[in-house]
Amino acid sequence: MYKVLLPLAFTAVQVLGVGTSGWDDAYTKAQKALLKLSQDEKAGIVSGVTWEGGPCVGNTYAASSINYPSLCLQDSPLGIRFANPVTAFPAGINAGATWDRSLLYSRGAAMGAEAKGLGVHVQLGPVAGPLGKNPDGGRNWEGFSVDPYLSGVAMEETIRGMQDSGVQACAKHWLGNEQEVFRDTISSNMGDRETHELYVWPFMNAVRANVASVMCSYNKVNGTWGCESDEILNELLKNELGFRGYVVSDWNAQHTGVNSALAGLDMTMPGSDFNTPRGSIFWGSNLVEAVSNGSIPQSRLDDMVTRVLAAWYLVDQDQGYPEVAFSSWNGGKATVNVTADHASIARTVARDSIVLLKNDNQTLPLKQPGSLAIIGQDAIVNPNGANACGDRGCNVGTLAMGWGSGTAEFPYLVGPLDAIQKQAAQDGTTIITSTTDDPTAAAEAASKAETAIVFINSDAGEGYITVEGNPGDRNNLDPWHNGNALVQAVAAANKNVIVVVHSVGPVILETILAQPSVNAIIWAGLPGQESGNALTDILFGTTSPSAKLPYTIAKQRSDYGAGWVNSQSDNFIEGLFVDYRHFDQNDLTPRYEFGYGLSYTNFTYSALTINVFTTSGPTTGSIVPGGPMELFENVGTVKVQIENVGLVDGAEVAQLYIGLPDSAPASPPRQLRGFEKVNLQPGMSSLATFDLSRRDLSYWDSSIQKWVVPSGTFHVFVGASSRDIRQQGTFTI
Ligand SMILES: OC[C@H]1O[C@@H](O[C@H]2[C@H](O)[C@@H](O)[C@H](O[C@H]3[C@H](O)[C@@H](O)[C@H](O)O[C@@H]3CO)O[C@@H]2CO)[C@H](O)[C@@H](O)[C@@H]1O
Repeated sequence: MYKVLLPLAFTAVQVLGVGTSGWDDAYTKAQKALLKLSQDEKAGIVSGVTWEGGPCVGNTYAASSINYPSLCLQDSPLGIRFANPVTAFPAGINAGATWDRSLLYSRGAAMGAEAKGLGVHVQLGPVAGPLGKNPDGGRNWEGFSVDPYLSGVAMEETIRGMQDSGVQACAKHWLGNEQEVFRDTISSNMGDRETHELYVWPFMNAVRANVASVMCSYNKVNGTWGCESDEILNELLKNELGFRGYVVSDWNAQHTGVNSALAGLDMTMPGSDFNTPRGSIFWGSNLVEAVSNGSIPQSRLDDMVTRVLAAWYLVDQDQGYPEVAFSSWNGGKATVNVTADHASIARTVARDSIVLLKNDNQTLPLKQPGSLAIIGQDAIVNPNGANACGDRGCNVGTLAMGWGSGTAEFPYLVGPLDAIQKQAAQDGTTIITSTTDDPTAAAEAASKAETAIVFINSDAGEGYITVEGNPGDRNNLDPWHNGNALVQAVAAANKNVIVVVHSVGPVILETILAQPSVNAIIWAGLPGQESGNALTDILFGTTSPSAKLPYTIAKQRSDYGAGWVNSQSDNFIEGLFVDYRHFDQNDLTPRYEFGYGLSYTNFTYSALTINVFTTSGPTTGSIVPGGPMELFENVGTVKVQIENVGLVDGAEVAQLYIGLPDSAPASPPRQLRGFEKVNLQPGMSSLATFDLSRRDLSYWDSSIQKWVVPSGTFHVFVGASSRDIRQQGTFTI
């Protein structure tokens, strides 16, 4: 009945050509090409041709003297926007919930292959900003997790996958873009330590993975626009993190021509504003003028161009790259089909990102029930079509993607009801439906079935669209469309209720948990096109759930301690204490903690061993892509034995948390510093190994502007979640 994970089409391979030497070779080629370019061509390579001025959401000018094309920059972090057919993959938040390095790589590689096939040179993703400090932040779902370590690993694997397939990745949005309301004017006032330990951390992984480009964000950082901040572009990203690619502006996030160039911006997009007629062209011919009148040094323009060309050479786009095969502005019909067998990767990611939150009386998996009531509008595809609302800017039917530029067109969407009906036909199960959110109709349907499955959701997206009064950011963390009342009505009419939540992030579940008939709860996130198929894999037990929460679910909204502000500045007063760091620090009991997730089997942990060999003190070494070289050196390992002591196959995500010694400045009680997902058959065991880098044991010391390993006793916690600690130990440096 149960299967272990399927072998995947893409596996993590040693990155060829991309590395320090990859950049060196690419720079050599770029510097040679630079010599042949006219000044106009140089300005064209770093300037957009205006919004809707080419087939992609971003297009630069071609340079015929070096056979360089008009670069095509296209969203999104979950598939190719405005093109079809493409694969609509599960969102970043689902990919993060798998905690599966190889799946993250495969998803990235498949997306990259589709991008290349369509002639897209730069795919605008993945996302590590927002990180998600505000649980109601509108674009959190585009990224992987509120934890920087998990987000960092996911960034690294996704970028490697994308770039191994030949597309340039673009890590975004740099930096402090944590909310949608006022995103174009707000100042994110961030302390230096949390800037490094939380918000910069996943971008370090991105740079380490040789990401080709980084997108600067709309907001200000400490009072200066993100796209013209010398502090965060030149100093932090390029000098401190050793980033060798180029910085591209978010669309219309550039405010000045000269200052942005001097601060480190390397490419402007889309080259105009969104108005008709198009205005506000800061670069293009203005850039040539600014160089000729001495406002911008020639060396700065040459540096911009060299960075852009080097990124192009880095992923071999100079060698027979396909032509752009679609237009964003006429329905996106592609002249080639690039979807290959990527549906199976989309289904695997969707399935392995489903978090089983509650499962009393072994309600799940379902065992050929005689009858099932399927309830809620979220169980069916939008009757007007899965793509009925542009950029998915509505919440009708089952939720499988948030809204905004981080979307793609569904080639199809398998709704939960469709997939359950298929399974029911095989099992001889009678299906009774109520696919509105009307509680009376729901109760009637529920009363006629052995078991009822209720579907509820909560949506969010990008701030240029408001959906049902939510301005991108969510107004609250409750289920939409009176989901609580819907579940209450069903629970009053049926004694065995399963609740499925499709959501962009945490939803407060207290009302639902107060219903004694609710025996099981599943979080299915934003699963993409294979939604229903992935869900039935879990509901009917083809596969045991193996996902873990990439964020905390609180008992009430106020427990988080952070949220989007209705103001022109956010002072990030929560500091380092976001999500579980805040709950742990303040001794607050969450409903479901970060890292939590049930399985259909059980695992035991034993035989913890700790071997750490390093000295305390600050980093001293040279800078490599990602930061100081020694920060990434292996300084030890922690190992633990995991055994499947249940009756069915399953996968466990073993998690390593570290508590810094007392000599460090006030720090979160424990922070994720390793994880490993192990597949185990019943009775089998395996050693989970967590490699520790120097960064994993360090804090950022603002006074000396360095990462420092403190001296003293470190605490090691290994477990099944951030609170379900199964093995503990210490080591002293
Ligand atoms: O797509 C590239 C990056 O763009 C940013 O989002 C922009 C989005 O792509 C674009 O579609 C949208 O345009 C709307 C515009 O803002 C509005 O004024 C006009 O009325 O409607 C347009 C939609 O039809 O603008 C978005 C920016 O406001 C993303 O932040 C970034 O992540 C993308 O990669």
